[in-house]
Amino acid sequence: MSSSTDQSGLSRRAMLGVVGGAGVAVGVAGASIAYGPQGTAHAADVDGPIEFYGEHQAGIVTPAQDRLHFAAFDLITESRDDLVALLRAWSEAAAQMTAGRPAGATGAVDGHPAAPPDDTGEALDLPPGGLTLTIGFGPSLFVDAEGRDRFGLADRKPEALAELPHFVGDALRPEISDGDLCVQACAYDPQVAVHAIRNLARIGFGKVSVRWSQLGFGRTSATSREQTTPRNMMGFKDGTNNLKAEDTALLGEHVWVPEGEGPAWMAGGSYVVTRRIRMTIETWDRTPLGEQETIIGRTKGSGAPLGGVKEFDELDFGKAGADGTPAIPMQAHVRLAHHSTTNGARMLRRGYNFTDGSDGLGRLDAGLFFIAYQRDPRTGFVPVQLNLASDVLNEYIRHVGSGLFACPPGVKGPGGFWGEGLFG
Ligand SMILES: C=CC1=C(C)c2cc3[nH]c(cc4nc(cc5[nH]c(cc1n2)c(C)c5CCC(=O)O)C(CCC(=O)O)=C4C)c(C)c3C=C
Ligand SMILES: [Fe+2]
Repeated sequence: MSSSTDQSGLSRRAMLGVVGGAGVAVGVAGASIAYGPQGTAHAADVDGPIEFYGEHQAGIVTPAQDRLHFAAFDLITESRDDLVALLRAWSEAAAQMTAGRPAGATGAVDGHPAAPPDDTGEALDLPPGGLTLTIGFGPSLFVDAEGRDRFGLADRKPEALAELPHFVGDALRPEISDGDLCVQACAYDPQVAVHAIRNLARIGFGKVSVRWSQLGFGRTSATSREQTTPRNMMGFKDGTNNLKAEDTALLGEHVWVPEGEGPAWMAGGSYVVTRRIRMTIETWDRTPLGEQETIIGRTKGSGAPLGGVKEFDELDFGKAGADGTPAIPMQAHVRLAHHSTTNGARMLRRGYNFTDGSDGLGRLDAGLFFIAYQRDPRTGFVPVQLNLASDVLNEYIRHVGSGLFACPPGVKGPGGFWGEGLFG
């Protein structure tokens, strides 16, 4: 018997995985855990599984987990059959890993000793960890930089996947931007998230190569009212005024692609924009508290809007401060990002803090890996980012990486695969 199995022959991951059905309550290791179906308000247990199959992909409105490994891939094959085979194999492995089971039929330790294992093994003995895997298709999958239609998909490209415009202050690095495919892995245990991406990359050997990837160590948003609001690397609560899983009507209006809008294969899907935003943290750390608060437009302690008292108080843009000027300054971040100033644009933010060591000049390479899901980036991220051109926060941040991907609807059940409708 391998070290990962118990007396019954089931691994701990597999035992936790078999209880992954929607809405079940079970006792594991003495704890009572309520598993909600994806998209509901139930907070996931940090050990339990989140359902992979469903109308929408998990990892969008499911409660944001604490850890991220996001990877963008380029296809190194030009065969449509290879692409379909890859998406099938990835979907199968994703269903396994999100349920807490190893990838592949024989896993990490039960295969033939003369063959490389089906799973790399570093998640053996770990619970499912709330792992979600969410796939996206970049513009270059449909038409590449040379204008080639490598996979016969050009006529399936959604108009909403139009390249993002150049924004004021962009310092984008191509080697950490774009990609044919992306996979967002989120979990409560970083080893579970990294294991998932590593195994998808391993399964894709010869078909895809990793273009860039990003680790995130702390969520910077709440996506459910059951979650507390976390803090970003500037020390502010982030995600207070985010769209939340409970806002079903608003999610329908601003996050999910409805039937009849764009190509049929995207109905029930969403579009994700990612931005690696470097913070000039040392400069921020020398900025007085009061100035930090007027830059954001909220207090640092409670997260209350300036002029308000409690975190979830309404933003009152008409209210004057003691000196007669607006309590929330005209160029404060929350004013310029608010839907009342952006033609109604809204999105679901799901970003992560990152620190990737130092930059060789004695400064931390740290910031926000911004992730936002929306129904259409042309009416979501783009107008907000354009409005942020005069944001005073820009003095302290620089966008260095960017990605835009179409995330298809969820896989409905075993035998289905990510993006199936695209190939029908
Ligand atoms: C284009 C979209 C946005 C970018 C890029 C962005 C970067 C960014 N934001 C913070 C910190 C905070 N943002 C907050 C609110 C907020 N931000 C956006 C959009 C972008 N932010 C929106 C739509 C909102 C909500 C505005 C509203 O309706 O009130 C807040 C306040 C807390 C909250 O409501 O989430 C903070 C803090 C940083 C540090 C940053 C780049 C590094
Ligand atoms: Fe923001």
